Amino acid sequence: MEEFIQRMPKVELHAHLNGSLTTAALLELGAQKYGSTNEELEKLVESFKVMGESLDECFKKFKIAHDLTNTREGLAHATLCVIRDFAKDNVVYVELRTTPKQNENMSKTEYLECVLESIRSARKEFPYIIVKLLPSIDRSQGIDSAKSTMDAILKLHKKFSDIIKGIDLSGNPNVENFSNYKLIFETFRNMNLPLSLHCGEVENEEEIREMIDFGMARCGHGTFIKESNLQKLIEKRIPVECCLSSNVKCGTVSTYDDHHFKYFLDNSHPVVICTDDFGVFDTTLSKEFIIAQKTFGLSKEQLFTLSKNAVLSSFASEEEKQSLMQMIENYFMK
Ligand SMILES: CNc1ncnc2c1ncn2[C@@H]1O[C@H](COP(=O)(O)O)[C@@H](O)[C@H]1O
Ligand SMILES: [Zn+2]
Repeated sequence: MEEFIQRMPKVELHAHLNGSLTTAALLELGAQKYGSTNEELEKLVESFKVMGESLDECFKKFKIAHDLTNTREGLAHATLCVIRDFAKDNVVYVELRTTPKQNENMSKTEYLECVLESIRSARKEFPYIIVKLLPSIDRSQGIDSAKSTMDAILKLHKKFSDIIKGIDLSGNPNVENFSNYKLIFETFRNMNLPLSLHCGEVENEEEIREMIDFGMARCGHGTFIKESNLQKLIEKRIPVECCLSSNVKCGTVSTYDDHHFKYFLDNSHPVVICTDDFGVFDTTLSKEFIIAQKTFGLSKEQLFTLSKNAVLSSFASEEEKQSLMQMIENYFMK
């Protein structure tokens, strides 16, 4: 079964760029930035991995990656590393997410353009993986920062309409509130950009209600969605992106057995297996499928359903969806 999952053509819908850098990729970036790698950098990179820490602790770790991707060279190479690693894991379609960052080397628009150009140029080297981008609003950075992120997206979305396929709301869920960002997300929705919101990653009934009522094309995590909110989510058939290792390693779910993924699967609700940050959580999409398969005794038929869920919930074009579906059917039918 493990080999079957490894070879299976997979679709990834929830992956943060800077969280998807492996130790090897971070060391490559370090060598590029600081010359040959040194012990200090190696130690730092090792501490990037999260193991049984709180969500707040987890957010501090991203700084290590951010320091290595704060130049155009670093960012372009990081994008390539992430695409390469997904391709190596037989991922055939991925929606990456990243929050544009402004620093002494780049404006937010330049950051976004650099990632988009890198995705475009990676097509030559990795022709068997389709890569899209969902620019992210980081809720922890406040409304002014969200507005300037929106401006950067508005400048580029036409030129890169084949890659920018939606918008993500992410960042530390213990900071700020969704209601402050509603107007911004309304603007994106009016531009026909579908929304994937991190929703219910921590307990916050009121905010979860607000997000579900506002509407979203997909729900990230959905860990603490309960009672009437859960009812609404199910009625609206909003697909849930489940990131098993991420939740267990950050302690928002106590064990794999307790993961809410099972509830959605048992209730035939569209649920998708995703990695979130495969570098930080030391995983791959294959490993996540293997964990789910072992924990819940998934059959090949259920793996097939999960793969189809991912294609149908993706923000790909109809034509792309059809060809992905065909590829997956061929794999399961042979
Ligand atoms: C663990 N669960 C999570 N919940 C919420 N947001 C998360 C996250 N994991 C990652 N991010 C968001 O993604 C950023 C890193 O990638 P980029 O710098 O954007 O490429 C983090 O800084 C955070 O804003
Ligand atoms: Zn996430």
